[in-house]
Amino acid sequence: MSQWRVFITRRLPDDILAPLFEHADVDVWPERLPPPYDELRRRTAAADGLLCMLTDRIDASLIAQAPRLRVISQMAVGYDNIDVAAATARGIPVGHTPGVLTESTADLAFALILAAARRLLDGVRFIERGAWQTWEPFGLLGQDVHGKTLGIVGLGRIGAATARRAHGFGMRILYTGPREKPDVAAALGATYVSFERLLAESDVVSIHCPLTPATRHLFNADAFARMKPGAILVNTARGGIVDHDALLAALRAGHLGAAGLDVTEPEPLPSDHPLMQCERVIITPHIGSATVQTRRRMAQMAVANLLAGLRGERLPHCANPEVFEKR
Ligand SMILES: NC(=O)C1=CN([C@@H]2O[C@H](COP(=O)(O)OP(=O)(O)OC[C@H]3O[C@@H](n4cnc5c(N)ncnc54)[C@H](O)[C@@H]3O)[C@@H](O)[C@H]2O)C=CC1
Ligand SMILES: O=C(O)C(=O)CO
Repeated sequence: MSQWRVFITRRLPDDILAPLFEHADVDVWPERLPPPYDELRRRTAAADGLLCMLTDRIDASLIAQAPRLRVISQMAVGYDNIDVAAATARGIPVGHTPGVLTESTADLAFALILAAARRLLDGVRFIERGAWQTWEPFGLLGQDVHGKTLGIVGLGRIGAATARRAHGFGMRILYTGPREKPDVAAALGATYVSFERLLAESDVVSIHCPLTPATRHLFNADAFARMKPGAILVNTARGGIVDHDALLAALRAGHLGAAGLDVTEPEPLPSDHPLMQCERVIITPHIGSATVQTRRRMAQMAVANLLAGLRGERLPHCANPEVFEKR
């Protein structure tokens, strides 16, 4: 008889789950779509460990009705879907997967910068509607990326990795955030500026901060009005950081040049949402970390965090390490 019961909210490769099968009764949600909230609650109520995804709402009430729960392990670095304070109050560690997805996500951010600046999607749509008849001297013109100024909002792991790519492309780099990062910034020649100055001087703004109460709708009508005419916004962090109505208005007014979004609110964005049809907007379905290698590493890390929590050990990657201080 296994010592623990765990609930895993999506199917993951068997070889990655193997260490769990040895030690626990493993309940894996079998569908492609996430468990509905009631099902998530019901199954978590019986679990010692929960391995969840960013699509699962892990709120205080769900945590409260799971008396055996001793670890929550999220297969993502961002954990804005989890009420970490409620978990901490119960002494439950919350695991996440920082680092292993940094380079893949920065690749996607830079892909969106290039795609938005050089109008890749507009070009593809142009061909698809049969409009390609000749080479045009002034058709489908985009913007140069080299020599332009990139503003990084949140020079953490992914922000710095995106800045490294920009450095290689000959961009000038500005960054903003709660504190200066002199070591990282020196290597990239990046300058620490206020949010307002970053908006005013950047040709491309790339968002890499977490979604928190302080960053929800950080990009609102006021922020867009402060951006340079023709500037490009790229968001690979969380959809809730951008007010999409204000973004749409800034694009329609011709104030913003283009946008590249890997994250939206809600996800998925309804197919009839005006941003989906908007020229100069490229939207990808939250695939920042979606490479074979990275998703395997994330799943392995989530399993390692889960097992540590079940054993009562310190999680290798923990969002609320203070729970261990209280023990
Ligand atoms: N599109 C995707 O598939 C992925 C999205 N993400 C998102 O990217 C975010 C960042 O991930 P990491 O770089 O690993 O995190 P990190 O913790 O290394 O970096 C976040 C940075 O944002 C800064 N920050 C916090 N509040 C801020 C504010 N109000 N204004 C400006 N900066 C602020 C922090 O000081 C930190 O430097 C995650 O929280 C997640 O939401 C992460 C991985 C993949
Ligand atoms: O890790 C995250 O936070 C993601 O958004 C997906 O990798």
